[in-house]
Amino acid sequence: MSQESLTPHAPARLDLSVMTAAGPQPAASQGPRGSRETAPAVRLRGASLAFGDRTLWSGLDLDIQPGEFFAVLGPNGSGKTSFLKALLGVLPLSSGTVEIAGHPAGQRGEGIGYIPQQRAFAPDTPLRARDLVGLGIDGHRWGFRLRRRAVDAQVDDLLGRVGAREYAKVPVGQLSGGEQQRLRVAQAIADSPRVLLCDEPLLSLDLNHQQAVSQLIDDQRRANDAAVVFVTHEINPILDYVDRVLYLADGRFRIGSPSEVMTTEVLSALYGGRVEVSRVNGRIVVVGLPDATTHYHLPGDHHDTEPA
Ligand SMILES: Nc1ncnc2c1ncn2[C@@H]1O[C@H](COP(=O)(O)OP(=O)(O)OP(=O)(O)O)[C@@H](O)[C@H]1O
Repeated sequence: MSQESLTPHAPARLDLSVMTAAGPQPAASQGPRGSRETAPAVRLRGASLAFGDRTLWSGLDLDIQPGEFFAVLGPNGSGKTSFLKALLGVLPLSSGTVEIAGHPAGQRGEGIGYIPQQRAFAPDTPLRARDLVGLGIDGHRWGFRLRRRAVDAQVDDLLGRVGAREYAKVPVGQLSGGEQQRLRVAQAIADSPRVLLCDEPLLSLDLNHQQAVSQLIDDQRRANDAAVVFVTHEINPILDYVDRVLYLADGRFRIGSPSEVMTTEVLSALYGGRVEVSRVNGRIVVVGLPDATTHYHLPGDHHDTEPA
């Protein structure tokens, strides 16, 4: 990857010449994780998204391959959720095209799993935890469940995988934010999707469950050669899994591996100010981000921009 491809362009424009079409391929016929060359799970061409005179991104050419773990990072309001909504086809692009799971976005939902950004269920929501997960298996079908036992067994398995068995029969509105979030993950992976879109799936989770859920999503990726598009403020919990990062900030973006994008030079250029990036015990520490952006602290660190 040339340095030039990571050099900032103003605004929202990146020379993707070394990244377009197939992303960073280890071999001509192989995907990022060694999968056979197939149609990309996600394909954007000349994609732009703007609200009024505010452009979130433009000139985005990107292929995400089956089996790739693709993280979307950036400060509040940079357009991460809007990126996922464009992939889902619920937000029309301002220009360009987007395909997902082999079809224009919004045309077919099959093969796509989605973990929406967390919003609490109303306390009186008439669904138990296991009902919610069951909807991920056969929620698109009407009428009686023909394979009731098989579905029940699958629900039990999914609940176990996200550590939610003990509250299987509790109404979802009575569960904590983190407990609800684990159910959303179970629901999204129930149908073994080809593309898994995750909007901040680790929010509200404690460290143990952050690790468990990240691992679960990665297992899903490996088992089905699924592409994962993972929106997050915090890359460290998923650093071991991530192949590439799309970093959005202030109408600009960069795409590359974490070691290419998460650098002092690239983030300083994206934010238009000095941002320090370092690695400490295998974690990426970013210091000096502008307001409204996640701050990463080390014990005894006083270099951030917040008032003491
Ligand atoms: N339908 C819409 N109409 C107008 N503006 C919108 C619309 N949807 C999103 N925006 C604006 O686009 C910007 C990006 O929003 P988005 O939710 O994608 O950001 P985000 O990066 O996911 O933020 P956060 O980290 O806070 O969740 C915000 O300023 C938001 O107000």
